[in-house]
Amino acid sequence: MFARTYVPQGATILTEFPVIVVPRDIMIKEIVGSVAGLDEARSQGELIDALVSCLDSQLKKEMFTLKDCSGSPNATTLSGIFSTNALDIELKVNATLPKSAKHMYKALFLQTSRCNHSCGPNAVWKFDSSTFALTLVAVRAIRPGEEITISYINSFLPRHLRRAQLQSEWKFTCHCTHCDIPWSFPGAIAQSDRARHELSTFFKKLPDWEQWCFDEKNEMDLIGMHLRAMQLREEEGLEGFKDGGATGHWTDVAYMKHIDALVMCFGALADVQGFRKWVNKAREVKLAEGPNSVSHVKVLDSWLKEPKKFYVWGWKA
Ligand SMILES: C[S@@+](CC[C@H](N)C(=O)[O-])C[C@H]1O[C@@H](n2cnc3c(N)ncnc32)[C@H](O)[C@@H]1O
Repeated sequence: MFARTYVPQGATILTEFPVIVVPRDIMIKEIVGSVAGLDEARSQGELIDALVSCLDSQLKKEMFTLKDCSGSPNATTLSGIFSTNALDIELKVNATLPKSAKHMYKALFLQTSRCNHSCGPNAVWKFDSSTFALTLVAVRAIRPGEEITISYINSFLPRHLRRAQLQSEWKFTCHCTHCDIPWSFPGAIAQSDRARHELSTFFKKLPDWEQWCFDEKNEMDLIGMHLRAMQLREEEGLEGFKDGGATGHWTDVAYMKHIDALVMCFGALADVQGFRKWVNKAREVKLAEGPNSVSHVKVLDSWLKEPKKFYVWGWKA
C-alpha cells in the first residue's frame, strides 16, 4: 500500500470493518490438528469456506486477490489467505469459551492486509471493539508515493529473532530499511539491537516525574532521557509502540508519552520557550488526529496563551 498524498503524523489513513472474524482458538486447533493428523484442520478450512460463501461476490473476489504464504504459490486456499492476512483482535464477549480463548479473535481486513511489514513501520492499526472498526494511523509523516507499512511482530526483538519469526510465520526474508542495514557500517546491527532493547524497558526504568520535580540536587536529567529516547525511536522507526512491543492507540504510544512528559518538565521549570515548543508539537499531532481531538487542542491552546495556568507551572523553578 502506498500513500497518494502527504499524510501528517497522527492522521488516520483509513478506517475499515472486518470481513470475517473467527475465534483464535480455532486457528490454534488448526495447527495442532495438522500436526497430529486430526480433523480440526479440515474443520477450520470448512468454517472459513462456509463464512466466505456468505460474502457477496465482489468481497469474495477481493479476498482471493490477497496473498497466501502458507503453501505453494499455485495452491492458494481460503484458509491460507486467512492465516496470512488475519490480525489478532480482542472482543469482550460473554461466551462460554475456555478462559484463554474467550476474547481473542482473528479478523480479516481487506485494505490493511495490503500493508507490508517493516521493523520500523510508519503506521499502526488499532481495533475498537465498541465500533467494530479498525483504524490505521500514521505514526510519522508519510510522503506521497511512500509505502505504508505496519509491524507483524514485536519489533523490539533483535534483528535475528525478528527475521526468524517473519520467515517461519510468513515465509519471507525481511528487506525493510531497518533490516537491510548496510554492511559498510560495522556494528550497526548490534547498535540497533541495543537501542531496541533500551527502548523496550525505557518507561520501566524511568524515575517518577515527582521524584525528578522535587529532586533538589538536580541530579536527574529527565529531559535528556526523554529526548534521547525520542531520538532513538525516530532512528529505529519505533514511534508507534508502547513499551515491550505492543501497539496501542496512538495517544497511548511512547512517542506521545515523551511529548507529554517534556511539556510537564518544561512547565515545571517555568521555561516558556521549551514549554511552548512541546505544547506546539502535541498540538500539531492532535490536530492531525481529527475532530475527536478538538477539546484536547482547545486545552493546549489555552496553555499556549497563558503558560502560567498550566497545572504544574513553576513547581521546579
Ligand atoms: C499480509 S501480506 C502483505 C501484502 C502483500 N505484499 C500483497 O501484495 O498483498 C504478507 C506478505 O507480503 C510479503 N511481505 C510483507 N512484508 C514484507 C517485507 N518486509 N519484506 C518482504 N516481503 C514482505 C510477504 O510475502 C508476506 O508473506
